Amino acid sequence: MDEGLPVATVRTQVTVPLRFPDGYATTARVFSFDGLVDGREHLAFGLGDWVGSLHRQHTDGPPLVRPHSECLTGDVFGSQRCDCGPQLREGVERIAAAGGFLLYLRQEGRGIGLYAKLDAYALQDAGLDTYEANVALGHGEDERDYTAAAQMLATLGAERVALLTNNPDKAEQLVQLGLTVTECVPTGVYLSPANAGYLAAKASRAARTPDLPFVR
Ligand SMILES: Nc1nc2c(ncn2[C@@H]2O[C@H](COP(=O)(O)OP(=O)(O)OP(=O)(O)O)[C@@H](O)[C@H]2O)c(=O)[nH]1
Ligand SMILES: [Zn+2]
Repeated sequence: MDEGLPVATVRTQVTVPLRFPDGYATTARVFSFDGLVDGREHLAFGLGDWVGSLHRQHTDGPPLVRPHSECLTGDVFGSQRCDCGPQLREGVERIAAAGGFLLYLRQEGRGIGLYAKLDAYALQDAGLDTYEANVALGHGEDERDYTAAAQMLATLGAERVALLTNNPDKAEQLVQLGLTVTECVPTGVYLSPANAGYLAAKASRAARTPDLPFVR
């Protein structure tokens, strides 16, 4: 590991049965942490083979890991302005099948926060795209930092991972932080009338989301 990565420790781990509105159910081992660099209450959900124990020997390859950025509107309320809710649902099921961790990262609004995200939505309704709106508010296009995610994975003994994401920045930052990313496994693309502009803006940032070719 990167010698500069501050050590975090597991604070508590508990088993939580999960059931989604569509009936899909599984069990998660939920971890909280002490020592995360940004002091936020990030969670790791151990799923599938990884429910049982820390630092288990995983013989079937690296754990599948989704660093999922919090989106209250999409994850909880089913907002159609983005694709976060379906990605979260897909992530839990795929990780439960493969074995791994879903990191629920408290980086709402790509790191700018919930109120600022709503401000950005208002600007988008006035014609700006999702990135231009952030900049108009004085924010970066994407302010997310994955140091806490790297700390969590190191603490869980998952320093070699396959990432479930369409966002190469997540892999690049984690590699920079000392993790080994064996591959990036793309998530599905969830297109709706309300999120078409959002997905098109993401697709236009080819370096970020190269595999959204059919979104116009
Ligand atoms: N600032 C801002 N944040 C948004 C907007 N729409 C969604 N988000 C936030 O973006 C984050 C999700 O990022 P996405 O770009 O959809 O996906 P990603 O995490 O980069 O990549 P994937 O791993 O492929 O899902 C969540 O924190 C959402 O709250 C928006 O219009 N403006
Ligand atoms: Zn969202």
